Amino acid sequence: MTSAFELKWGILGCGGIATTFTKDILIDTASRDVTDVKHVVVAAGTSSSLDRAKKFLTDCGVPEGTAAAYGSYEALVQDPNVDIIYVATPHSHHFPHVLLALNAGKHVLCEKPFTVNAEQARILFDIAKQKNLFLMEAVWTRFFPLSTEVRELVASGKIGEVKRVLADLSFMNDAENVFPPEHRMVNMDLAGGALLDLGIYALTWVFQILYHLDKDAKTPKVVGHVQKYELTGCDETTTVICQFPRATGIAMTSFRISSDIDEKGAAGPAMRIYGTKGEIQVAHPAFRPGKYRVILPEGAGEWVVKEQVGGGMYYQADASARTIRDGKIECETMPWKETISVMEVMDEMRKQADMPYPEAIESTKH
Ligand SMILES: NC(=O)C1=CN([C@@H]2O[C@H](COP(=O)(O)OP(=O)(O)OC[C@H]3O[C@@H](n4cnc5c(N)ncnc54)[C@H](OP(=O)(O)O)[C@@H]3O)[C@@H](O)[C@H]2O)C=CC1
Ligand SMILES: O=C1OC[C@@H](O)[C@H](O)[C@H]1O
Repeated sequence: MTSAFELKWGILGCGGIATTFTKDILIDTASRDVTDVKHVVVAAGTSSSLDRAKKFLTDCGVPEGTAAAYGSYEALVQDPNVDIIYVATPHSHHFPHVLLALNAGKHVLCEKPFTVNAEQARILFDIAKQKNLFLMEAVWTRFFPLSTEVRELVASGKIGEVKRVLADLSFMNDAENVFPPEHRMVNMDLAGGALLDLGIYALTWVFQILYHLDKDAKTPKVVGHVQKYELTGCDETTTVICQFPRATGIAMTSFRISSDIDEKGAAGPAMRIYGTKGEIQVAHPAFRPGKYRVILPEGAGEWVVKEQVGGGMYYQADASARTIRDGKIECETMPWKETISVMEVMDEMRKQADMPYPEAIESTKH
């Protein structure tokens, strides 16, 4: 038996999602029947203090003495032991932080949304190409076995030709349902707003069906509506209609209402994929899909429930490892042109809503 390919991770930014991701990739791969790749966390870096990086490693359960802690991102990316950097800073900082890692010769997995705008994304992919380094947006949703199964079902023609995809991620993840102006969810200096933070998952469902499965797909025309958050001027409730040549994608998002307010599914499915012969429904939440069902004229199938150990952020890490192991720099589940296309849709929606971010974070200077 050949041994598993080992990928050595450096974590850039020790905040909320970095903790979830790091704990997830430390889960034994055997628990998900994976034997060809494995993950080791060898370093973490923070912009705040060395102690924070040390505490982060301990809190995540990284075995003592197996990982280096750094008090700056610059020092982290220079660690020769690191193969790949996971960028987990606010959206506003993805562009400079991915650049920093690529320029240090590291592969990169960067949190969603990949950048603030499409032009920044194009620049980063060009640099990754020049340097022959792996680069991917961490849209973890696409890598769940459920997403793969739904894409395969659609591709098999089970529900006929898809004419419409309706997807909603509305999610009130603040206890008071009102974010203070400095919170990254609403702070324009950190590229806040529902569209970039949550709407990207509704767009992921639209795109993984209407764009990913169509080899000739191009960025759709866009119309939509944005309601703004009084305190900061970011978007709080947004609907984007993507006009593909033969189908319509409707992506909805909000941080003031919920797709599933009782969290028990009383509201019905959050994603509906409408085909000429049937429909596939997927339950909330869009980012971590747990169950789906197929409805045909003869009746509705049972809900197919997919559970996983931990949060499921490791599926994208496994895909990153396999891509790098195979000597490739672009993962076919999340191709570069698709990340750029989603960014173009969000750029267009923000343009129509007159919602630019500050010049400093829209900047493409590098
Ligand atoms: N895939 C998913 O399910 C999720 C993805 N995300 C994405 O991850 C990214 C980070 O989100 P999240 O972890 O919730 O954010 P947090 O605020 O919890 O953490 C962000 C970290 O980034 C670092 N940082 C660097 N510069 C700044 C700055 N100017 N302001 C604030 N923090 C800064 C800090 O780490 P340090 O002090 O160590 O340098 C901070 O802890 C976002 O892009 C978000 O979209 C978020 C949640 C879920
Ligand atoms: O990516 C995300 O998914 C879960 C949400 O709670 C979070 O705000 C968002 O960044």
